[in-house]
Amino acid sequence: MIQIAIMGFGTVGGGVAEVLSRNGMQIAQKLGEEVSLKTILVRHFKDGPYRPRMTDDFARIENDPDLSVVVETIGGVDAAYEYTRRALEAGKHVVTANKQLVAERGAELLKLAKEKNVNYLFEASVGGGIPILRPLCQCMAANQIEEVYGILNGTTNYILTRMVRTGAFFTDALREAQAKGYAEADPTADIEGIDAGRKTCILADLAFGQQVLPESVPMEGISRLSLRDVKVAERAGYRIKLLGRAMRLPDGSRTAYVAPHLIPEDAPIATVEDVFNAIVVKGNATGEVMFYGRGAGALPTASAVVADVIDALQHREKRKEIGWSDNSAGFVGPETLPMRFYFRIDGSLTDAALAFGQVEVLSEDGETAFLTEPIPGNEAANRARNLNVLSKFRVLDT
Ligand SMILES: NC(=O)C1=CN([C@@H]2O[C@H](COP(=O)(O)OP(=O)(O)OC[C@H]3O[C@@H](n4cnc5c(N)ncnc54)[C@H](OP(=O)(O)O)[C@@H]3O)[C@@H](O)[C@H]2O)C=CC1
Ligand SMILES: N[C@@H](CC=O)C(=O)O
Repeated sequence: MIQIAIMGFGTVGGGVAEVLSRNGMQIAQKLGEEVSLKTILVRHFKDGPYRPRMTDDFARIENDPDLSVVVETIGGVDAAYEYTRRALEAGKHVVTANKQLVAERGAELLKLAKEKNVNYLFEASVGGGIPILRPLCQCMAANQIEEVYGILNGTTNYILTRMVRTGAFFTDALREAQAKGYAEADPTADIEGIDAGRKTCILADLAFGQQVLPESVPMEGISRLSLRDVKVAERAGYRIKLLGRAMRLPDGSRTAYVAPHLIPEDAPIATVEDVFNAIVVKGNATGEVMFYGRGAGALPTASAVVADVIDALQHREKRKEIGWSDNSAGFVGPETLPMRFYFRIDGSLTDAALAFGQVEVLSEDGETAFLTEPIPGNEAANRARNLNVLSKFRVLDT
């Protein structure tokens, strides 16, 4: 019998317990041994069938030699970092869904895991239930990865879908996403693109082998997106989606950012709705590969967490080599990347043409909405400096 612990018993932690209980037989068959949930670390005790296993004392996990794997689903950095570090120090494998911790302290924790010859795995930290990190590191290992981009936040994709398709108000759609367990404890991280930014960093770390610091990645969310832009874009054959992107540039440097994009409606990723996420990986041998599935929610996320528990246990003797260098040199901002931009201005087509020359007009009714030719972001900002800009977004041309 293998004994494990869960730290943080909320949406994902509860889902992990449910998957372990529901699929216990299948998991035991894979491992040749049963997995038993022995201890649950909580901050506040809750009644129910798991009450006898709960403790609020981390030392009961740290000092228990019977516990071989610890699942961290607390979230944030403070307690989660402290407990993860101490669990690894104590020689326990740690599995997490915590993208903030992996994006900010992953290189350090992976180094510690290596020193202690244990696994630190985090498949659930990007794309919820979608298998993405393992395929990126293993199935695409023969490639040089050129770019990774995708819809990486279930809450904002859910909100956008509800607003556009059913006319729901932003606040109502957010409340629904929270009730379904999709949103972060502080949903600002979802709305302002920070959660997608952390996931973009993890994808870039693994794809390019070097640390991308979250504070160096420009992150813009959906709070400045108006339904007017969505309608103009749709009439012109585009959908607007929040994308995280990480790219290797021709000179070998790397860039990453998060921002809403206009996407041609015939691109597969444009059709991704509701809580679903999709991640496109471009390898120099495979070309584009797209991964699609539920990006948030208790059971899809728990599926990825429990798969990591199984993987950690299958690699008890020879740990999984996963990681990246903590050297963040060679990261540049995305301002010099040439791409088309969407502008909506309080002004005429003449104003637009004077600033940008050739443009593609999308709408002209008092305000003017148009697409530029491909130009670097810093040049777009410079040319627009005398315009009264109401909205500005990038266009995804792949
Ligand atoms: N929800 C989702 O769909 C997904 C979430 N994630 C990630 O998974 C992690 C957990 O998210 P989620 O389950 O949604 O969050 P929840 O807020 O639902 O659960 C977190 C739990 O941790 C508990 N907790 C907080 N601090 C401590 C502490 N010091 N000691 C013990 N327990 C503590 C909280 O207790 P209390 O109730 O007392 O606050 C809460 O029950 C986060 O990192 C999140 O980003 C990843 C993918 C998808
Ligand atoms: N809040 C996140 C949860 C999963 O990572 C999201 O909405 O995608």
